[in-house]
Amino acid sequence: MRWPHVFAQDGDVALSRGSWLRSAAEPYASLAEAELADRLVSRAHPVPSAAPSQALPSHAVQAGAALLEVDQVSIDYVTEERVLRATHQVSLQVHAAERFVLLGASGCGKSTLLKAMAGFVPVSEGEIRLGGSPVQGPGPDRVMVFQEFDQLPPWKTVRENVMFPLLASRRTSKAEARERADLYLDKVGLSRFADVHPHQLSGGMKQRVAIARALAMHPQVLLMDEPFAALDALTRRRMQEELLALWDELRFTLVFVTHSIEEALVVGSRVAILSPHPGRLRAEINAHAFGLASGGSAEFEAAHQRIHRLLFDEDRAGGPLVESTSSSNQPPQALRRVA
Ligand SMILES: Nc1ncnc2c1ncn2[C@@H]1O[C@H](COP(=O)(O)OP(=O)(O)OP(=O)(O)O)[C@@H](O)[C@H]1O
Repeated sequence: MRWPHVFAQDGDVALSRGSWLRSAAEPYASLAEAELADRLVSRAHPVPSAAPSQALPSHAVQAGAALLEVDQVSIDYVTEERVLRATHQVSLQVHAAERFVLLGASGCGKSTLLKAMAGFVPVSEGEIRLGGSPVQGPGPDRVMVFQEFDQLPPWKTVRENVMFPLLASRRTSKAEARERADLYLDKVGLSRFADVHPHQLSGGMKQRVAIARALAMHPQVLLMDEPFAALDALTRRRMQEELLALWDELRFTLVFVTHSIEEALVVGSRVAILSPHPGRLRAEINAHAFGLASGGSAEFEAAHQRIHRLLFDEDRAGGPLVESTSSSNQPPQALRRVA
């Protein structure tokens, strides 16, 4: 999806505004800074103050219950000419501290579903619930990282970018926001760049800032929309490594969109496979057994081929194929069809 392109409303940090505009390759809509804040974080909701691992809502989610539930969700885009169904009756359950991947071909509705989880897009039928409560709009409990490098307001320094949604939500003091910004910039290896502006960073560094900004919010769910797709292969690989290392340390709940089978198997602990447009749940498989070192192994190749068949084979009779959600360290084996 496109991140809304934004300009400062006032003289705030007009620094790179003009040069950024001149270098822009396409027309940009103007969004006030307050509106940008609303995109990043709804100010109506409190921000949890614990670290992400501690912030997992053990009080809100009963043992064994899913943290995020997508229940028979269809999403339509209504234009003057037609109604376009992006996803059709998708049901998913994401548990706390899972690395859940949405995998599917271009146009199958992955981003749309993620945006609906974030509360940016309304569902046409069904319901999305977080901790048992219906998702009715954006909130700081769900923070998104986008693919585009221009998701960072260019007139803010790196540190200011990380602090921004914390301050906009008015739930932390400036001192605490700064403390958190410095902590998470350190976790993504960017402490030395806290005072520079985004245009001075590489694409991978900008994505690290976006990840630091998201984690600093201590969200219940981190939503990532093909965050590494625009990076070169080596940087993408390094970013996958860094994301997994961060997850090892913080155990946040991740929903990650990709159209790369390899990336899905490496990043995900569970992978939901969506059929081509309109996206229906085709299958769910466990990917606990795979990691960064798995590429090239016979098991990895077999899983890759099996997912490829599930993505593109025409046999779509009956309901989706689902593996047990156990965290057993086994490669995907038996799939059962659910209604
Ligand atoms: N704002 C919109 N208005 C109308 N149609 C839209 C809108 N956004 C997406 N669509 C359509 O909805 C369908 C699903 O789009 P979506 O971006 O969710 O797919 P995707 O699987 O994320 O694709 P990609 O991997 O290429 O990003 C596509 O047919 C797309 O053209």
